[in-house]
Amino acid sequence: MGTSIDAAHTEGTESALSVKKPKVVFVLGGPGSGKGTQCANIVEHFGYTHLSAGDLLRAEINSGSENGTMIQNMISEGVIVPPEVTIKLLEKAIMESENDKFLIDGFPRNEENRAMFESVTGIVPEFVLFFDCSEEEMERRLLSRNQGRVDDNIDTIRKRFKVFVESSLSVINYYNSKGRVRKIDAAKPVAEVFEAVKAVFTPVDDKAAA
Ligand SMILES: Nc1ncnc2c1ncn2[C@@H]1O[C@H](COP(=O)(O)OP(=O)(O)O)[C@@H](O)[C@H]1O
Ligand SMILES: Nc1ccn([C@@H]2O[C@H](COP(=O)(O)OP(=O)(O)O)[C@@H](O)[C@H]2O)c(=O)n1
Ligand SMILES: [Mg+2]
Repeated sequence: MGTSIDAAHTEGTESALSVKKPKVVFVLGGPGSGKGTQCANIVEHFGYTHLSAGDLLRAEINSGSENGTMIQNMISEGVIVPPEVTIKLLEKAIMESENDKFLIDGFPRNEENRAMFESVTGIVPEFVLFFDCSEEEMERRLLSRNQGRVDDNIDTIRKRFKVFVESSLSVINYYNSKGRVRKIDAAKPVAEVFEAVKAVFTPVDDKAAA
């Protein structure tokens, strides 16, 4: 019933996504590194659809889903939600879109996220955009984000930084070892960061012609 995807959907090795075969870019970086901000710019210039894992989870809470309370508690503590929950939301969003290229922002956040997404969907990202920023700068940004988020308080921010270092960095290291990471200095002003992002998304042919 409703909008949730049938549980059996992710139990097999095949998902509808292995048929659609969308082009995917993972957008990673610590909390407050500017993932959402830069994704909005990329959408405007390069025609991708932006899927923020955090936004999808927050929408799931607001939809009154049976998982809502569990997700809410986990976000409030800054910990990572079980991968089957997040992957189902991502799959659904991709299948409902007519686009075939997606920015997946804030996912995969740990090895479990990464391995399950790969085995369920068969999708390997084109590349991984990694926004590198100091904790001091990220903390400043999160404390003035003003989006009313339950996790943008100093206690939860510190927990999220710890989770990033202990669980998320290994995903970036994994893709780095495969030559797929495009690292961006995200401590600069928004426009300067986007100049570096543009260089990553502009095809080599276009750069030569410019
Ligand atoms: N390069 C930047 N310099 C200063 N502030 C920024 C920059 N990029 C984003 N911000 C601000 O920092 C906060 C966090 O940005 P956001 O895009 O939500 O990051 P993330 O999705 O990585 O948590 C927002 O208030 C945003 O306006
Ligand atoms: N892949 C993901 C992404 C987010 N989340 C949860 O959602 C929270 C907020 O994620 P987010 O991507 O919106 O946060 P920011 O990095 O944008 O600040 C995380 O701290 C996790 O609790 C998750 O469990 N799994
Ligand atoms: Mg974000």
